Amino acid sequence: MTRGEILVADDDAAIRTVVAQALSRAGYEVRTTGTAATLWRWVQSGEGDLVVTDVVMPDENAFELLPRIKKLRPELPIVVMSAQNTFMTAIRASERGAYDYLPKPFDLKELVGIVGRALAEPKKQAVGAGEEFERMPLVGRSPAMQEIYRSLARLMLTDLTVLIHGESGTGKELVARALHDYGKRKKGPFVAINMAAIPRDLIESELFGHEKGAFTGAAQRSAGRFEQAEGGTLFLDEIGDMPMEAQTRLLRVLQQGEYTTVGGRTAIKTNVRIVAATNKDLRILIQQGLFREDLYFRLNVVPLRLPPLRERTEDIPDLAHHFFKQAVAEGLPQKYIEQAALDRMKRYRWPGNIRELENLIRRLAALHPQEVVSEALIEAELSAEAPRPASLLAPSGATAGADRELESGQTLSSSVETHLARLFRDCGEVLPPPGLYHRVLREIEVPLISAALAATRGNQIKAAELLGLNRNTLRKKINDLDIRLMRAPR
Ligand SMILES: Nc1ncnc2c1ncn2[C@@H]1O[C@H](COP(=O)(O)OP(=O)(O)OP(=O)(O)O)[C@@H](O)[C@H]1O
Repeated sequence: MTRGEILVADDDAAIRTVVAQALSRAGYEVRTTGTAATLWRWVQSGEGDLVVTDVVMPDENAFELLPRIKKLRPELPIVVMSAQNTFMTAIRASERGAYDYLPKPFDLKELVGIVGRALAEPKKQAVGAGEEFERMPLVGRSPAMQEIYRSLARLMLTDLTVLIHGESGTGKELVARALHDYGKRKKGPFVAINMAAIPRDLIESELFGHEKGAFTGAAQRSAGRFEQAEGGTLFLDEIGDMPMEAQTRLLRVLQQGEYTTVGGRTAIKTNVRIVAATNKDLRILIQQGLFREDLYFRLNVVPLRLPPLRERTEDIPDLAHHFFKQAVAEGLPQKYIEQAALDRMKRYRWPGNIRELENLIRRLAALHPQEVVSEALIEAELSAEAPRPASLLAPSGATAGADRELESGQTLSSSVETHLARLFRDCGEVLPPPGLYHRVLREIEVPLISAALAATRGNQIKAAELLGLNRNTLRKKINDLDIRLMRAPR
């Protein structure tokens, strides 16, 4: 007796053959076709217990067919295979009701495993077809990213708590947003809070809100992030920096689904999906007594690890093109990049991950006059990256020498001078694009303000004092320059 009938559709005869062989060997009866029309005819006549289909077929795209199949036979599991290994393929497959999605090339054992699981599972209700998406929030087709996309696609229709782990700049917040924007809470709010950017004694009131008079300075009742995120998603960034008392309160919310405001007595019911992120190993913090183990288990329902960019250098060309396109959309000149330049980028370590790559591309788009980005230019940019002026972040004594030399042996102004001299030299006869003054100032303001915020653990009052700026001016600059609030180096 066979274990079930599998309908296989792929316009590539070689793939049909290997898939059919693997499934027959596993005890299934298999029918194969190279067209969507035949597959549809079989489905209509009630044949098959499961479908394995390619996306692009000569007569129709399987994504067009999937909703029809799901409508007619909602219980029929469909496994989608595709060579277009992007985030949107995984998401679209999931949205169109696919049981699973397999990026090509795949391991036949994995396919057989998925087919076995799908047929063994109790039949589920079909998911309605969603609308088309043009935006591509996550870029990269490396195997590591495809694994992420598959996990995300499976998570979209759930409300599970997710804990994202990854180095700074690997895209943790972007993934949290994608989970929200494409998930079932997309109509609700997405609220993010960074534990490292808020003074520790204010975290509880920021999260849960406070009543009038709850503490000195609490002149009004104030809503917390839980209240703001009601019906949506709350993204808890840098969760490892959450103080113990706030952890206890958060644990209670996760256990009981309700919380009280600071100074309040009435329990408030909450309906919020939690996505948390960390760049630290929470298990080490647990050993050090800095993180509650019970909270860790509540948060770590679904762990997602975002690999650092140096582990997926094959994504660099896609990412670079994406950021160049973004720069054009923001009104900066169009650039092209040489293959050798991309190869050089693949050999760099990218300690700041995708954020560092994004900043480099922006800098190239904004400051460099040549249309084509050469290997030499990337070499110069990346070797300039290496001796980071870390002394800017150090306590004042370390930089208070007579000429305040930076680690690289250059003063700040001489390094700006060198940079500008190179810029004008590179331009040759032509002048750089207009607006140079503001672009250069921005290049300096962003790291300056970020360093001040990092050094003061995100305390804007202290950072403003350190910089000698008015608090409101600092706040406005943080907004205008789109500065990320980040953690201080310890
Ligand atoms: N896969 C990706 N495709 C396109 N852009 C990306 C991708 N991953 C990250 N980015 C971009 O890189 C930048 C950094 O991403 P993000 O802020 O999500 O990182 P993070 O891990 O949350 O960083 P941190 O830990 O420092 O808060 C953002 O501008 C984001 O849009």
